[in-house]
Amino acid sequence: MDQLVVGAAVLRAGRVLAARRTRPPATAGGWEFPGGKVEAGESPDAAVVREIAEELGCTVEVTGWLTPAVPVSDSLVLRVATARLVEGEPSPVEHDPTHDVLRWLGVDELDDVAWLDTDRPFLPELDSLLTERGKRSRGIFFEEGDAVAVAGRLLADGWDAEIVRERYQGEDDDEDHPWAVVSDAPDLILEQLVDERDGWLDVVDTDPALGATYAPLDLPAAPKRIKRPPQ
Ligand SMILES: Nc1nc2c([nH]c(=O)n2[C@H]2C[C@H](O)[C@@H](COP(=O)(O)OP(=O)(O)OP(=O)(O)O)O2)c(=O)[nH]1
Repeated sequence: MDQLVVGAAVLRAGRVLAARRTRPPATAGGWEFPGGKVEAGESPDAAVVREIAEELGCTVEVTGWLTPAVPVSDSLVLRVATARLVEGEPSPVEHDPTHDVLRWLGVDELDDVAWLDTDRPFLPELDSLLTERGKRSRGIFFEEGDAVAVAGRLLADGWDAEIVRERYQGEDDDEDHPWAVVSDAPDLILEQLVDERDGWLDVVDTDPALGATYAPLDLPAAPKRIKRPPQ
């Protein structure tokens, strides 16, 4: 029966973690999703968490699985999970490391490393995931407490959320700037939270490789929802 090898596509801020193997000679120098073989009686999710802790010294949480199942030998099949970092910073462990270089690749950099052939089938799905996650919208609030509550709720549900202070276009005094929650959560979710707290939604498309840069925002009278064209 085939044994399962699991890899982790660790996602953070629109980038995915790739690792260069040091061994065995047949795969040394090739880039992969760090991971390893699932042990008897172990769940694939648990194997991902264990392998990443062993190899990279950090804790991840599995958030899903990519579709392909790729044979890597007569008896091994590779599946790749999406994951997010929950503790620590990945770095190859010092004794006998499986990897010597790590890179966080943005969606435009997915082709920049020499992936193992067995890992390439996962790239198209990752590409669309990263593109999707690169979309960040903003909920705008007048009260800091509302922004904090909404950001807390989004983070608890596994989304990114960051609070930034807004500035109105053309405004010269520093008082009463609204608060923005910048998040990768789908607009539907953000819109619901915004409605609950009397804020409004600003939809922005950004290039995840460049990071989010926002121009000052015109203060809307009505409607509450501003839709910006992609820049
Ligand atoms: N972890 C991982 N292995 C991959 C990927 N792509 C790929 O062809 N492989 C191959 C390389 C290895 O031959 C095999 C996994 O072996 P491994 O060395 O990572 O497994 P392991 O940590 O459990 O190590 P061990 O039992 O051999 O000590 O699958 C990938 O993306 N991640």
